[in-house]
Amino acid sequence: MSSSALTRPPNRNANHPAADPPGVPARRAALKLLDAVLRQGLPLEAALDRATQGIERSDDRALAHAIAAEALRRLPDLDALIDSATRSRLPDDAKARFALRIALVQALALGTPPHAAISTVLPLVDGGPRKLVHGVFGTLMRGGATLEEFPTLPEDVEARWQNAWGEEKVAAAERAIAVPPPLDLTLADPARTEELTAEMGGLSLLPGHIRLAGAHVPELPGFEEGAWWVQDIAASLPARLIGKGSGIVLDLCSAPGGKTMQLASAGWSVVSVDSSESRLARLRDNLARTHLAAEVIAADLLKWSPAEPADAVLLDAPCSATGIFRRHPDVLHRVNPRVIAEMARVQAQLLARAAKWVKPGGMLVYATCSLEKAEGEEQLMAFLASQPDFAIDPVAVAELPAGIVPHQRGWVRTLPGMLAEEGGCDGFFIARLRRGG
Ligand SMILES: C[S@@+](CC[C@H](N)C(=O)[O-])C[C@H]1O[C@@H](n2cnc3c(N)ncnc32)[C@H](O)[C@@H]1O
Repeated sequence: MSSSALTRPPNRNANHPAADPPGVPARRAALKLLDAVLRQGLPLEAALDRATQGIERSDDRALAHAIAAEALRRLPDLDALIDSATRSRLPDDAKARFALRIALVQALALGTPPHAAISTVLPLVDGGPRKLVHGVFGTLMRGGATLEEFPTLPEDVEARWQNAWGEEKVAAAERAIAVPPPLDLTLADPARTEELTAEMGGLSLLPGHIRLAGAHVPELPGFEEGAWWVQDIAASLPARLIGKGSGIVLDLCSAPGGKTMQLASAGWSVVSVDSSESRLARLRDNLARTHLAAEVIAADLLKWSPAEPADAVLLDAPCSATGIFRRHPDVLHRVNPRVIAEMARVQAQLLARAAKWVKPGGMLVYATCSLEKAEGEEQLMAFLASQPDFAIDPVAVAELPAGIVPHQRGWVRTLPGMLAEEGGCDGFFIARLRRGG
């Protein structure tokens, strides 16, 4: 079925297109979002503007996003329920399956009363499998259908992570997607940690870090004055491992700027390079809000070179982003071995270029928010094999929050299940390297 056939609104009369009843536009947008991720392979966030075009209320846009994100978190379980109630299996791309996923996730995970969940979804299948959708939904509701407390990962992801990290980490990942991740803040001035933690009623796992259960960001104390920015604790580790300094640091693949702000506030003269103009616009806004300075350069790092080598280089490379599956569940469905191999190929190119820009005796930090060894451990091994003048500068236990320990060879690998009692952390790989002097 074509993508437009799946998401097109009903048009009962060519001269008078049917208007959607209240509540339906948000569900139609949720359907478009699922279609964008599952059939077109787009990131959920990238599809949002287009899918919600014409929806004026921000609540409705947020609802569409919440429905789609929760459906992506729970897709294998929703599909298992649908399959249990249909005589012949609906194709993966059947409009009825998409509509049922949206109705069921609302009724079973988002607290929408079943009659509202189905009545706002049926118009999406007008002129199509309306009866089937109504029938399957009714059968499941009457049968007392429920979803597992912990969502099941898609089979291929489960197999890949089980192979890489073992069963326990797969179970931890499933527990991690069942609950909303906490909100982590990085402070511009770590000396204010105690004061701001107390004021916000949060928890601090490291100097300069505050964790909150969730909040409306612009209303938190210190937002207007730029005292902090949102950044998962694992994402804050690469720049923390560079530490304080007064020389030049190249922040490569820098936008929207979490690490640029950390490095600038740690005293470095930061040269911040990224190829995405739209992400750099956010980086500039972030610098303006936090009153921090950096030289910002829009360039493709596969072509650009600095005028001279730097004291430290941070490469936060583009990656599959499977480590941020809690916040971006679309990665569970979009990322496959081909995507991972392509990202690893680009990372190797970027890493080889970044290495040339490190002064003798200087530092290189390589990071990815991926749970794939090809983008982390294996990338590092290949780099070390081809760059004999670089060696791992081992990370010490004291540099990390309690609950995250460096690998015995000195790099950092954060995994599902770490900091679980405190609300978990994103999956990252970080290696700190030193160039021989
Ligand atoms: C993981 S994100 C960076 C996050 C950022 N370091 C932070 O802390 O806010 C990866 C970035 O790589 C950038 N990127 C991807 N390919 C690039 C290239 N060839 N040259 C420059 N930047 C690139 C993307 O635009 C994206 O902003």
